[in-house]
This record gives sequence, structure tokens and C-alpha cells, in this order.
Amino acid sequence: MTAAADSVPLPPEAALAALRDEIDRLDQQILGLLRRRYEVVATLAGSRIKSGSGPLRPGREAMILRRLLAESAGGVPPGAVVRIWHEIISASSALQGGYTVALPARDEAGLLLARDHFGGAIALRPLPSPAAALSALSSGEAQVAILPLPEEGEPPERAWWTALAAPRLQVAARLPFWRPAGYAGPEALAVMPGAPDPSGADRSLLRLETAAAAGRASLLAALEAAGLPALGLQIQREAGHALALAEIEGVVAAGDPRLARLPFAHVVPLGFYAVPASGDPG
Ligand SMILES: O=C(O)C(=O)C[C@]1(C(=O)O)C=C[C@@H](O)C=C1
Repeated sequence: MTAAADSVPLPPEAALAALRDEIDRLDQQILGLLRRRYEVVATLAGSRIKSGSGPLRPGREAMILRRLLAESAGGVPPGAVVRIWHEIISASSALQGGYTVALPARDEAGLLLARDHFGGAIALRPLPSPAAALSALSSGEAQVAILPLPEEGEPPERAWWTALAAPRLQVAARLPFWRPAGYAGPEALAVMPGAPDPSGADRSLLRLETAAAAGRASLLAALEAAGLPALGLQIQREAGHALALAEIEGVVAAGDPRLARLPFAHVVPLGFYAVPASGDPG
């Protein structure tokens, strides 16, 4: 029988001490489990069985968080589960050599989102602009760039996706991963070199180059006809042509036969991200 469940009433000081003893024992167990988790991560890092470069696997992280959120329902507040595991995974990534996250310095919301998502063990590198953050990926100065979520009607200088050097660079995550129901706060996308890892429930981004006058309805109809119905569509009109960013359910990567059915001059898959988790704040 645990001290907390003891039916004999204790004087308040003794009751408090007994409950704190139990908290101390639980903390000890949590620490022991974390030690074992980090030993497994060290084995994984030392075995070199992980393909690709760097420790970060956004799809795998999303799968871990979805499972934990489902299993913790009703007991632990979901926001706490996500924050705790972001820190656990942050330290685990640092143990594997870590990585650097580049982001535009003036984007304070992006800085907060990145710190929450990547945890305290990962280096953030503020740079003057989204373009500078993307250049840091090319030079190897950073392994992830955090950029503002594209928005309909944004000014061209904010629309970093129009010049994203895909397939070399790909969108790989959407932040925040966890949102309480009705979340209307800031959002960001993570861009990384190479193909992202799927999470089992993902959404893809496609960049379409089309005629300057192409209408929204005709673009949507062409996507639908190719078997790629769009969840969202943003259009940037430039001199002589238009670029559209379509959000599609599932993973759409180069070689997908549906892409060949699209009647556009250029169709470039820009990567995909795990569908964020959402629910009651708990
Ligand atoms: O599964 C891996 O590849 C790991 O490196 C382990 C781990 C984790 O701690 O769970 C760490 C970093 C990755 O982003 C994903 C998962």
C-alpha cells in the first residue's frame, strides 16, 4: 500500500512528508527510465544504422507524440506531455551531435515556436532574413530553417516558398505540433536538406508554375482532376507568370504519377509535414 493511499489519518506535516516521499520515489523512477532511454539513443547513435544525415527525424517525433497524446488522454495535460517530450528528444538529439536551427531574427513568434519545438539543447541561430536562414542550410551553418507559414496575400518578399531550392531543400515539419482546440496563434514551417521522413499522417506542399492570368478555380479543378484535391491554395502573381502553393493530403513526392497529369509548366514538390495534433487543453 502506498503512503498516498494509507487510510490511517496522519498529522498534516507527516501527510505532506509522506506525499513528498512518494513524489521523490516517482522522480527517481522517471530519472532511471530517462537514463535507460538515453542509453538506447547512444546505442542507436553508435550503431550507424540510421541512414541520412543529422539526428532530426520530424516524422518519427510526430509518431511518438501522437502515441503519447493518445495514451495520456485524461491524465496528464497534453501540452505538458508535448513540452516534456520535446525536451527529452532535444537532449537525445544533442547526444547524437545536435543540429543548428536558423531563423529570421525579427520573427519573435518563430523564435518562441522554435525554442518550444526543438527544446533547450538545440542551438538557434537568428539571421537577418528568411533568405539568409535558407542560405545557412546550403552552407552547412544550420541543418534546419524555421520560416513563417505562407499566408494568402502576403507580400512577395515574405513568400520564401517561391524561391525554395527544392528538391535539395524540403519542408519537413509544421510548428507548433500540438495545438489546443481553436488555436489561432503563430505557425511556422521547418525546412531541411533532403527528403523528410513520413509520419503516417502527412500533408504535402506543391509549387505550381502557371500562366499569370490563371484563376483560382481553374487551378483547383486541375488539381482535383489529377487526383490531388487541394486543402489550400495560395497564389503569387509575378511578371509573366503565377506561382501557386497547394496543400495536399498525404505524401506527394517526385515520381508520384498524379504529378504527370497536371497541366502546368513546372510542378515542384516542396516536401511534407506531419498533420499537427489538436484537442482539449486537458
Ligand atoms: O529515432 C531516432 O532516429 C532518434 O534519433 C531518436 C529520437 C528520440 O529521442 O526519440 C531523437 C531524435 C529524432 O528526431 C527522433 C527520435
